[in-house]
Amino acid sequence: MQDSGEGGLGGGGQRWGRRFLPTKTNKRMKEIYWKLQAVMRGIIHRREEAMRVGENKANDLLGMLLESNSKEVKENGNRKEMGMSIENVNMIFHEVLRLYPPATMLIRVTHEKIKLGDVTITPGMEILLPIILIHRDKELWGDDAKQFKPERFSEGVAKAVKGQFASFFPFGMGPRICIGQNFAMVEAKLALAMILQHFSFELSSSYEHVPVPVITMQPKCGAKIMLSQI
Ligand code: HEM
Repeated sequence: MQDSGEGGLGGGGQRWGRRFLPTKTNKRMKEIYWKLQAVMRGIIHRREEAMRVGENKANDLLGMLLESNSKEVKENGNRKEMGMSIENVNMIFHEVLRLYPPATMLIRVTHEKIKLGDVTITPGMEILLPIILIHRDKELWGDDAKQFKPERFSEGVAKAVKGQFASFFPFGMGPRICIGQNFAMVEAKLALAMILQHFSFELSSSYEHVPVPVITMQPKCGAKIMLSQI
């Protein structure tokens, strides 16, 4: 098990550090952030302790993450950096949502005349927001824009988008932003944690990478993976 000092889900320093604190944060928000960190760390440390004495019940997301983390660390000669942190899982989902946003585009209709740079948009005009193209734009994301690199998000979304929040909006933006976004992220983490409890998996050799937008982004030939029970 990772100790409760620097590494792991409950670790201080690097993984829980200020790098996940949005850059433009006022004093009150910073206080809340650190208070929340302390509360969360406390919960995790108590669960780690319970796990150490064999009392942890892995019947919720935190229990599952702690257990799978502990297993991975043990299997890798107790190398603490091998464990997966909550942030690592965030990072991976963000990168998946960047390259394969389920909603590939949004449409907005203007109600008033608007001037955007040199372009004047008249009322009633439909404007298409091509999420997938913006998410893969080299000018915004760099030359490796099309590569799968979760580490882009290692210092949070704000750093990854270099403060230009309109570069990443898999859940939309503004007053009509997806109301299910937090639920969707927790659900995805839970599903992954449940799978990783019992299986390891790798891509099937018959997998073909053909993502197609059919209302939402979907793998045309399916997502064939080989599961092995652990
Ligand atoms: C990965 C999963 C999901 C993605 C990528 C996603 C994406 C989106 C996007 C792009 C919008 C349009 C936002 C806009 O127009 O600016 C939206 C709206 C919405 N989503 Fe999601 N969504 C997801 C999961 C969910 C879940 C799980 C729920 C419900 C439990 C949900 C409920 C809604 C609702 C009700 C709206 C309409 C909000 C409104 O128009 O006021 N979504 N979603």
